[in-house]
Amino acid sequence: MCLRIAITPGEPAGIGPDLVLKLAQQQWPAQLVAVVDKTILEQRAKELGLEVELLAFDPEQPVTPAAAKQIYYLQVDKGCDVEPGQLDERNGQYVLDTLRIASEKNMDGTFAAVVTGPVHKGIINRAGISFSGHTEYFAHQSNTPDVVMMLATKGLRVALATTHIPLAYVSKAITKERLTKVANILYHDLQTKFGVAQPRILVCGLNPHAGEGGHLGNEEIDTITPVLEMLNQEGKNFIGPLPADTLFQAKYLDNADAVLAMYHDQGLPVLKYKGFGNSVNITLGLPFIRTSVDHGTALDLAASGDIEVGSFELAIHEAIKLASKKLQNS
Ligand SMILES: NC(=O)C1=CN([C@@H]2O[C@H](COP(=O)(O)OP(=O)(O)OC[C@H]3O[C@@H](n4cnc5c(N)ncnc54)[C@H](O)[C@@H]3O)[C@@H](O)[C@H]2O)C=CC1
Ligand SMILES: NCC(=O)COP(=O)(O)O
Repeated sequence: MCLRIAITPGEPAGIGPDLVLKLAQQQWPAQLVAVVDKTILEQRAKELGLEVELLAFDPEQPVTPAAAKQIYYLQVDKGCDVEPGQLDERNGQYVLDTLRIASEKNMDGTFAAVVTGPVHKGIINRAGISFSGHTEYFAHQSNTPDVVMMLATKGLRVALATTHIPLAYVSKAITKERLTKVANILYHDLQTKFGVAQPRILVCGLNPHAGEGGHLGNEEIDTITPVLEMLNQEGKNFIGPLPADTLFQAKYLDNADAVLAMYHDQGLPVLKYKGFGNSVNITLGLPFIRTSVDHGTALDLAASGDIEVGSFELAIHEAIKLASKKLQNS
């Protein structure tokens, strides 16, 4: 069965439109529908010298993949004209509109998944809209209080206990309740979405050397260890808290299904060093499937033609895989 998948190109001044146009050069085993202002794709195609036919999406028509050099689009009107590489806050609301429509149409069953291109969090905030990332936005839109950001590359999955918050708030955000919820979502989704029967999860400490027995911080003793003990009493397999500076080595990772890091820049630099451009970002715990690229808006490369499409390709393949599995299990 052919699946219908929404694609949001993200920030129009970045490389999102380029990614969509480059990927439309090939045929996909799913119906990809870009949720976008058509004129943005037309303009960027001209700038890149790419030939692409844009097909108006009609939900009443059968779900069939577009041919190579074609892509379906669902029209969302932009706020203003786009100059590649130049952020404009008048398009902040437009970017959010594409995300809102994509999530609504995932929740009503029009789409089987959404694959997101990179957004610029700063410009959306400058447009007067509080926004910290897709992960939090889709959680809010779908009334799902607890979701988990996980990035995966060949040989490594890294999930985060906290996402886009200032470092100064991290310690307070890691409560027993939050950590238990994140750990359970990760454990459950590794089993159900990724087919890992008995997940083995390495958990980072928060402080240097996992707190050095309380001499370098107490979060490991007061919060992380009790949560892991409680989860393991339920028959799960969480190992830690381990010092984050030494756990990322083959000796530990070879026998692990995922690493749970306490904050964004504890886990993601390692993942991206291993697989930048070949990783995918997956939001766990949402009522719909959402995957994304591992990189940002790369404003410096918009309309240059000189971009890597590997992560976007991977994000689409992963969305198709996850959506097919969900369909089989339903
Ligand atoms: N999924 C998303 O929506 C994400 C959004 N961002 C946002 O992107 C913006 C810019 O973030 P930065 O930290 O500068 O990261 P960035 O990924 O945009 O750029 C970092 C470096 O990698 C290069 N690069 C990125 N993607 C590339 C590609 N596909 N091909 C070739 N080179 C590529 C850029 O040219 C730049 O030199 C920020 O506002 C950030 O919040 C960042 C990560 C993910
Ligand atoms: N580093 C990952 C990132 O910033 C993407 O976050 P999100 O927009 O997927 O929530």
